Amino acid sequence: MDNHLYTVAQVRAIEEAACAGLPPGTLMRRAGDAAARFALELLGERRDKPVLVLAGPGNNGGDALEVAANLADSGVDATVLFQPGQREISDEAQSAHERARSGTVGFIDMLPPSGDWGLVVDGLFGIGLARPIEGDYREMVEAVNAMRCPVLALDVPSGLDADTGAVIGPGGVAVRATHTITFLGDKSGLHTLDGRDSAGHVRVEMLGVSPELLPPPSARLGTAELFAHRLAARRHNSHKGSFGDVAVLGGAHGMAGAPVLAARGALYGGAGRVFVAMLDSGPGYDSVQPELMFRTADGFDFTGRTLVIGPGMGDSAGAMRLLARALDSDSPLLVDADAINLIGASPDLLARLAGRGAPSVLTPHPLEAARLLGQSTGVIQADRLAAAREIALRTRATVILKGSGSVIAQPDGALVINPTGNAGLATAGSGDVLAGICGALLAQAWPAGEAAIGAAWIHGAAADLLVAHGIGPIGMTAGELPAAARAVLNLLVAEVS
Ligand SMILES: NC(=O)C1=CN([C@@H]2O[C@H](COP(=O)(O)OP(=O)(O)OC[C@H]3O[C@@H](n4cnc5c(N)ncnc54)[C@H](O)[C@@H]3O)[C@@H](O)[C@H]2O)[C@@H](O)CC1
Ligand SMILES: Nc1ncnc2c1ncn2[C@@H]1O[C@H](COP(=O)(O)OP(=O)(O)O)[C@@H](O)[C@H]1O
Ligand SMILES: [K+]
Repeated sequence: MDNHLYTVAQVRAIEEAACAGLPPGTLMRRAGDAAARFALELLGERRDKPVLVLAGPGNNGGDALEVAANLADSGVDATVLFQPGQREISDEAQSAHERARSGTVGFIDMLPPSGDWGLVVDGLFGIGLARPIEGDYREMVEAVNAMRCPVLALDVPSGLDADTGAVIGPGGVAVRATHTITFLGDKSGLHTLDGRDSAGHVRVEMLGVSPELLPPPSARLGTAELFAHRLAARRHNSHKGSFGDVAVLGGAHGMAGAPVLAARGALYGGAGRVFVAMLDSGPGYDSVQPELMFRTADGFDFTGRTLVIGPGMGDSAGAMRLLARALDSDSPLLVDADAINLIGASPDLLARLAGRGAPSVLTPHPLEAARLLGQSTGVIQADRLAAAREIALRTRATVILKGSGSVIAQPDGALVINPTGNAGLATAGSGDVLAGICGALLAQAWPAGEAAIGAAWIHGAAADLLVAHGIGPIGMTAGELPAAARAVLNLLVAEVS
């Protein structure tokens, strides 16, 4: 499957199993062939430009030497900067080295102060990087990151942890590639935290390994196929009651904006009717979106309604009471923002959440996740997949751990990384819109797991659509997301209808 993600340990096992049936060096040669083809594609019309190939001390460097030899065979001016390490190089890397030396590849032992490269190939370190990049290697990475040409990383951008997407530190540095060709299976770290900035566009190359040798994936990359079966064209004979009610619960004094944004997300996400139940008296109606119905939270009837609780809710006693009532209800429930913080501070509320029978989705950003787990944000971000899974296990809820490459974890431990979205979403209120969209999908009877995967995908795709129209990433506003999400949703439905 092309959306499967594997851990480094799994990739090592795949490599071992694959090597068993093959002559030595086969996989490295195949990696070098595939990467050289990709490099030629990236060069396109600029094949007359020189290519710089950085080759490190391990087998990632061996791959790089194969690429250089192949490029030279294709008539490209390939220059290798080979930086050996303390250890002896492997037999495969030694053969790659001899092959490159015997052809027309040029070798240099330091980076020229300037160079008009058509492409840089990063083969310094792959999945074997064991500590932060320092010294000469660090200087090379920094020099590459200052260049303006395309950069093709082999397997993993050097310096990045392929499991977590964190730059290996402390004080480490990682290559920022425009493209990555990754071998023997896609890796989670290329798609979350710093992964997207470091890896650029990712191409997976399985090196001819038989699918039978592949273990079950440790995670999946989110795709529309994961929720496509929930998308259905609307019947003519339908009415507003056919698509569910969403009630957004929140809006303490002076914080009416957040629940209103969530409510707009729910309305454009297709909910039949959307209420805003405010803790404070709040506005009587939304002049931009008069379809929204405003109520006071006190005494608001939850029956038959999907609840989105937390946006702008604050931490008053009234907020806690409202949350306890929502957790005890049998309504589908999305818990966001202040409601997450209240649960993080109260074992009683946590127990109520974990004991729920109805579908529950939690949408923490990293700080909210840290409060839930009693950790620092640094600990959460150091391993976002593990953190999301732990929260899902403790709360028995579906979790969307937000941020670049949001991680969706199910109570049974299944993980999905959302690949859509961009930095335009790093703006106040975009999380409220996500909560509303997810609430709308829950209200339309999507199970929690698919609603979370679908909402994260649609929300990110909405931001991508806005960028494609020049609306962002700089200056994108949360209020622009609901209509874009509606366009994405209708396109998806049209595709499956
Ligand atoms: N063995 C094989 O058959 C295959 C290997 N492949 C490639 O091999 C890579 C893994 O190779 P390796 O296990 O040799 O690992 P790497 O090439 O990623 O790096 C390991 C080397 O770097 C050194 N090292 C680690 N951290 C360092 C640091 N911070 N500073 C300086 N030196 C450091 C280690 O001592 C070792 O010499 C994959 O990422 C992939 O690119 C692919 O060609 C697929 C097939
Ligand atoms: N750099 C980014 N790339 C992709 N998505 C992002 C990025 N930054 C934020 N997001 C997304 O934007 C939303 C922000 O939510 P949140 O942090 O709760 O903000 P707010 O509370 O202001 O609404 C989340 O869906 C998150 O995943
Ligand atoms: K690399």
